[in-house]
Amino acid sequence: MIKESVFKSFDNKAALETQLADRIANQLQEAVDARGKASLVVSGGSTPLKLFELLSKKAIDWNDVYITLADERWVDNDHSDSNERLVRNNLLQNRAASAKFCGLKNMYSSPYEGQIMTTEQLTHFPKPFDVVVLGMGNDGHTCSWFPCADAKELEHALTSDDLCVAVTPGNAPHARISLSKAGILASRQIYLHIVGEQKLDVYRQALADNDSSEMPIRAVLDQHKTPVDVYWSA
Ligand SMILES: O=C(O)[C@H](O)[C@@H](O)[C@H](O)[C@H](O)COP(=O)(O)O
Repeated sequence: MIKESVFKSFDNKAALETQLADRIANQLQEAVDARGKASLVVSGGSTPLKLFELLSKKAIDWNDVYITLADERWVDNDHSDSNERLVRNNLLQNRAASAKFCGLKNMYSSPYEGQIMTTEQLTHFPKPFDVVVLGMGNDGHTCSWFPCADAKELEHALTSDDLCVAVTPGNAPHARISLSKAGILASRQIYLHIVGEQKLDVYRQALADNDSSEMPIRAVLDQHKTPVDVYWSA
């Protein structure tokens, strides 16, 4: 059994989103005040959409905030499955429109060919990342670390020192590029944002499980390098 992360439960999604948006905004502003700039890594999916909207309206120095993705489907940025498109439409709006966004997709035909360029594009990013927001699938994946992906690719994502890795999920569309475990843990604060009873069960299984290949979220939970706060609501 691993040391449980900080777990905060909320009566409803709105209460969670309000508090998490406030906390992230404060941490980003503190980073700008202390170091002149801040970095934020966000995930795709449906869970963070309202959080992104609330964040986008926060009165912080967004022009000093650098934003990138935890992972990206290797599709054009106008594709409906693009995480960059989702972030541009939901987070890079309102006051946050002035943030400096760097996506993970480039002109190479696959993430396997494009990952070096992606890594180079993130070289100038403020590191360690100040805030990382992760989601989780019902299969225990996070980022694009899928339990059903090729075992070698998943192991590489969880053991490589590279910032980015290319992954072909077993049962999710599109080849993807993802930050590696090393990349995600090179941060000051990780939030795991999950909603619903099923994901609560998955989270609890991950705490009890002893194999990250079965529950990749465990790679984030079973470590003591970077603080992980889990925000959950029904
Ligand atoms: O590219 C992605 O899809 C995300 O990075 C992925 O890791 C997401 O966070 C989970 O799949 C949860 O997605 P939901 O919030 O839609 O459940």
